[in-house]
Amino acid sequence: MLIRKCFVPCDHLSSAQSLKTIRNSSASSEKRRSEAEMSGSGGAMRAFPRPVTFVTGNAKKLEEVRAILGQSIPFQSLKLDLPELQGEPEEISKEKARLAAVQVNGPVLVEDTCLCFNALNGLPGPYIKWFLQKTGHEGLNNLLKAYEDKSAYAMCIFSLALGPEDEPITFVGKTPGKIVPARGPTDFGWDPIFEPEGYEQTYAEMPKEEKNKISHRSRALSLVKAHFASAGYIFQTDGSA
Ligand SMILES: O=c1nc[nH]c2c1ncn2[C@H]1C[C@H](O)[C@@H](COP(=O)(O)OP(=O)(O)OP(=O)(O)O)O1
Ligand SMILES: [Mg+2]
Repeated sequence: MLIRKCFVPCDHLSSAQSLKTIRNSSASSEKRRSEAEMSGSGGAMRAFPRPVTFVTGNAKKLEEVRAILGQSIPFQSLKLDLPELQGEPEEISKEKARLAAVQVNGPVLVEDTCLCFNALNGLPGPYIKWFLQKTGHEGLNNLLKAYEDKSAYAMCIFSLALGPEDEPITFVGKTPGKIVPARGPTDFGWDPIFEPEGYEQTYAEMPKEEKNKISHRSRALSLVKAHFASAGYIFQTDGSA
């Protein structure tokens, strides 16, 4: 399978450019499930009997996604611990979406989050979960002791699979920063050791609304929103989503 190695720095792209990238990757989706397809001026429109399901096992992610999306995209959530896969970040996120779409048998949105140290060529990257669990904040700082360069970036890759047979479409958001000794509340992952560029606070020390304005997650979600706005999907909801 072809791995696109170049991640789109979405915050530097105009929405027209980003949408082109997104459309290009969705163009490879040939197989379609049997939902209604209607021809509209912008191409084929698809209608779904229910909203997109955001699948995650992480309650804090869900909290942020809810806060960032507001009412812009109707979605429901499902708590599922999907396997922690190995590979390049974008491929991991896509494969997560494929697995989730099979389980849900409908449109799904998933995301995979990486914390990438520049001195380590992007590692721990998608393996940050294990590094955090096994070595903690201090261990992560110690990993960089051998290097002058403490710079890092947080990256979120959302993947949208419209159904189990559809090729997932990915949306990448990155926020540059540096790794620092832990400061602030410890209720969400590596937030206490990541200080975004241009700030003197760590993600953990910032008010939530501030993090959600500049975070890797919100940058990726702006692309997701733009995609939904232009794709014209129709989701039937029962009003509870
Ligand atoms: O904004 C964040 N700020 C701080 N820490 C974060 C953030 N976002 C994810 N994290 C943590 C959770 C997990 O330790 C690892 C990503 O692993 P990742 O597989 O994407 O998350 P997960 O397994 O907890 O949830 P999911 O069920 O969606 O896969 O980084
Ligand atoms: Mg995970």
